[in-house]
Amino acid sequence: MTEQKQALFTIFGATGDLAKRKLYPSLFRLFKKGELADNFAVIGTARRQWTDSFYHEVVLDSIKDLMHSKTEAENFASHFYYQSHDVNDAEHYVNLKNLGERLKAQYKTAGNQVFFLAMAPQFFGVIAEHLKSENILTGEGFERIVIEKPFGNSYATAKTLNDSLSKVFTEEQIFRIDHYLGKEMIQSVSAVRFANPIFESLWNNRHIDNVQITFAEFIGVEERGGYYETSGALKDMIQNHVLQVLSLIAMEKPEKFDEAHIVKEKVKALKAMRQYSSQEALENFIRGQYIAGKFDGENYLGYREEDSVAPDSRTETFAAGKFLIDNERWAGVPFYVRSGKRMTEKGTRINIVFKKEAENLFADNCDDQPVQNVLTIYIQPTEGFSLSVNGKAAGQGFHLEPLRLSFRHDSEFLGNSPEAYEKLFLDVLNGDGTNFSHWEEAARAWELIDVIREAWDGDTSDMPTYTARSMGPQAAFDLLKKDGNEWAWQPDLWYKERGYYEK
Ligand SMILES: NC(=O)C1=CN([C@@H]2O[C@H](COP(=O)(O)OP(=O)(O)OC[C@H]3O[C@@H](n4cnc5c(N)ncnc54)[C@H](OP(=O)(O)O)[C@@H]3O)[C@@H](O)[C@H]2O)C=CC1
Ligand SMILES: O=C1O[C@H](COP(=O)(O)O)[C@@H](O)[C@H](O)[C@H]1O
Repeated sequence: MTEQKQALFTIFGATGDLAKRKLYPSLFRLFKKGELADNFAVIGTARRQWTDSFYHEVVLDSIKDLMHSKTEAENFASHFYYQSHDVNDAEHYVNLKNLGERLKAQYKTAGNQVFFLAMAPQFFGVIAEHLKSENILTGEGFERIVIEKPFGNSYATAKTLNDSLSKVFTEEQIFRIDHYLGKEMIQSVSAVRFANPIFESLWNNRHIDNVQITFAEFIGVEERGGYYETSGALKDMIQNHVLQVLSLIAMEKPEKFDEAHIVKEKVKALKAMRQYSSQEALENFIRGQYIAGKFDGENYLGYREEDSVAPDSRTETFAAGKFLIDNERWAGVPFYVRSGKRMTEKGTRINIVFKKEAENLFADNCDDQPVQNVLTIYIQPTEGFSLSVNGKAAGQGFHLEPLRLSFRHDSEFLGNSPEAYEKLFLDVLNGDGTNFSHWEEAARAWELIDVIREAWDGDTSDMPTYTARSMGPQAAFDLLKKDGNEWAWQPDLWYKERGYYEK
């Protein structure tokens, strides 16, 4: 039987997009599973003047697509309380404390508190300080703070932010969300690596030729032009999600499969990554910006035509590059990464490309070249693995045929699989920080990214472009070509052959 959790949640930014789209539905999923039942309450806070009953309507609306009975949903929403105020105002915290004390007693939350900061990072410091100075932190039960990305926008700003949080919370109390770490298949990477001796024994530079990590998005910048203009693909995706995934692939086997040991190995892998000079950064990283395009009868705007985007913007909507890891396991193996908006289709996947057999035993029997073995881990939209291998084509004679051993989770499983934020919320309640970003990881990631950003900022040459719904600028293909490699996943070719770009 599920043991229900006891906690008072305080959500700062309760009227915002993240709270409505992710936080309330995730809490509801935990409620439906009995992880949350009688002993939890939620205080939502922001400046807007909302009443409790209006707040309940907002919460109910946010969970309307999840199957539930009206009574169950109303019961859930009845645990929510709204407190209007500005987080810069000290009086705010007096009201929060009073409401919190009442709810802790009413819902028997054992003094446990979770603070979720669904607000812009400039508010994190002021909120943390006041939680302490106004004695909202009492030390009665566990007290944890959950924060969203972006965690700074450079090493220096991230450090300032971390210093302000660390004055109040210990590293164990800080949960920095990287929602990709909550995804089913990212958590599966370690299972594939360490539960399968056939892969574990090959997981090194003697057998692996190169690693490719693709985070492709079909959507454009949507309504987030304002934010994206200050970020770009490098900071929005590579600094956090992509480097997190890379460190999971590259880390040594942890002594134990727990937070402390896993984080230690991830940090070691990140620290072994080559720190580029400015010149090396320009040679190994490329960027691009999407321009208008037509695909399957639909016209797409270029990035510079999107809302809240400057008409002469130099923000990259695509970034690709090659990382190198200077350790025994990975010396000489390029880790190619790419991420962008308005690419051909949505697809997050990891391709582990194995080395070619030095000699082709079948050269005298047929002209067919064996394909390189590629292990693909599909993160989304489908979830699963495949391994490309060579077999003999059935029939007379001897011909090699590329085959694919493939596993995908079925749709029923996917429908029931916990959404990333739900998993992460449960981890917070269990005090398990394995699937969160730790300061040392974030700090090292910024060191690696800052040099690329600065090199790009100093480069005034024309911004490379790519057509909306393509796989990025030509430079992204040239990057691999100069090493004699190519991207294992090129969905644009499939669409091109079928005339989608002409329609
Ligand atoms: N939305 C998403 O999918 C994602 C968001 N994030 C991050 O999460 C954070 C929140 O994002 P999002 O929800 O989209 O942002 P929104 O702009 O939608 O929400 C911001 C919230 O902050 C509140 N707020 C702003 N100023 C104050 C203030 N002085 N005092 C009290 N409340 C204030 C706003 O409410 P009010 O105006 O009523 O005060 C609102 O509830 C950001 O850091 C974002 O980068 C990260 C990943 C994904
Ligand atoms: O963090 C972010 O991630 C989303 C993509 O997340 P996904 O789970 O939908 O793949 C991205 O659109 C956004 O720009 C970025 O901030």
